[in-house]
Amino acid sequence: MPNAPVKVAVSGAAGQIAYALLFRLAQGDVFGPDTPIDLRLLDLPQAQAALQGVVMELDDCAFPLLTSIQTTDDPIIAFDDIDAAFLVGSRPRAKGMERRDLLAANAAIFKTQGAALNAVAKRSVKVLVVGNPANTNAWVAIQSAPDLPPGAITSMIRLDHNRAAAQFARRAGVPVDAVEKLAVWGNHSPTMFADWSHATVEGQSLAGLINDETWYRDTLIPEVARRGTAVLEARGASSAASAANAAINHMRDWVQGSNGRWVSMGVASIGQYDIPEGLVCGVPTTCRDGVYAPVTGLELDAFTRAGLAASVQELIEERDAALAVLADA
Ligand SMILES: NC(=O)C1=CN([C@@H]2O[C@H](COP(=O)(O)OP(=O)(O)OC[C@H]3O[C@@H](n4cnc5c(N)ncnc54)[C@H](O)[C@@H]3O)[C@@H](O)[C@H]2O)C=CC1
Ligand SMILES: O=C([O-])CC(=O)C(=O)O
Repeated sequence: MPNAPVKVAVSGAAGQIAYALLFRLAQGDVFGPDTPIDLRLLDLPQAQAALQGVVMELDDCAFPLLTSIQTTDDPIIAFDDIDAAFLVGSRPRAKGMERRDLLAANAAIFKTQGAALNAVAKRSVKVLVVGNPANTNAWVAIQSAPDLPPGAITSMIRLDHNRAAAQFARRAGVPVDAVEKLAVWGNHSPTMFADWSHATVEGQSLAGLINDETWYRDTLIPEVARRGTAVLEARGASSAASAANAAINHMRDWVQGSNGRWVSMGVASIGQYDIPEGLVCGVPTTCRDGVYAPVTGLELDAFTRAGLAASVQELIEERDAALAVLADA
């Protein structure tokens, strides 16, 4: 007998990331081939006409798992009794902007949506914030959802993780899946820190295999940190298919487990690694039985500690700026 349907909300459902996300979601890429899906598509009133086109295309795929689709511009309707949410909807970055420039525009959105989740979502809901600045938007949503359990709301740093994994694997000449224990720390911004110091390939040190510290420090780290900008400049639009893929990877691993593999997630800090408690920060985690657990007790070398501290400082500044925006609202 098939599983009961999961109710899944996607905000920004008429946007470009959602256009790459919804079809894979409806195909079973997150919840598996035996779990039907009720989709709740949330977007602004002015996007509802375009959203109807997306609904038509979803219908036209005749996905066996897609049991219903509801469209709305009201988060209370979209989030009612949901099991999972992808919060993608927000203002995307234009050329010349950093992700933090989006903070003021988006803090208000995530305050409203956090409150709506708090009011009507299942208490077991799993929420992934994709819209930038993703870490701080997730922090805002958490503040507005005090009745949800700690850990219900996370942010996406998986795209940076995947970008780093692909570059490391290419440099080492190994399949991407062979790279394990990779960590991406910090903010989803140019300060994020791709850490190879614990990474392995078939039990051997990745750093030892590549054996080029200068490439790691001067090429890999800045290229991963600036990859979103490079894609934006080349495409004239920010990453979409790779962002949707990372969102699917994040939620799939959270729901189905990561089989012992480390996966980087933006999660509310429990105070480890000198990350202030509550700050939503990229850390390595493992996922099992529908629960993520940050990898604890790692020894961080001085270079990694400094990289993480710089990104944490940026997150503190974003959090304080968001606080000020919310206080003025
Ligand atoms: N965390 C990450 O790794 C990544 C994050 N992003 C971010 O994802 C976000 C979405 O990107 P795209 O899909 O390319 O943008 P887009 O502009 O194509 O789509 C955004 C959609 O969100 C909708 N929207 C805006 N405010 C909303 C609200 N209050 N409620 C519901 N829907 C709302 C818009 O009407 C639009 O349909 C941007 O903030 C972008 O910077 C993009 C790539 C990676
Ligand atoms: O750069 C952007 O605005 C989109 C994004 O977050 C990324 O590609 O990492």
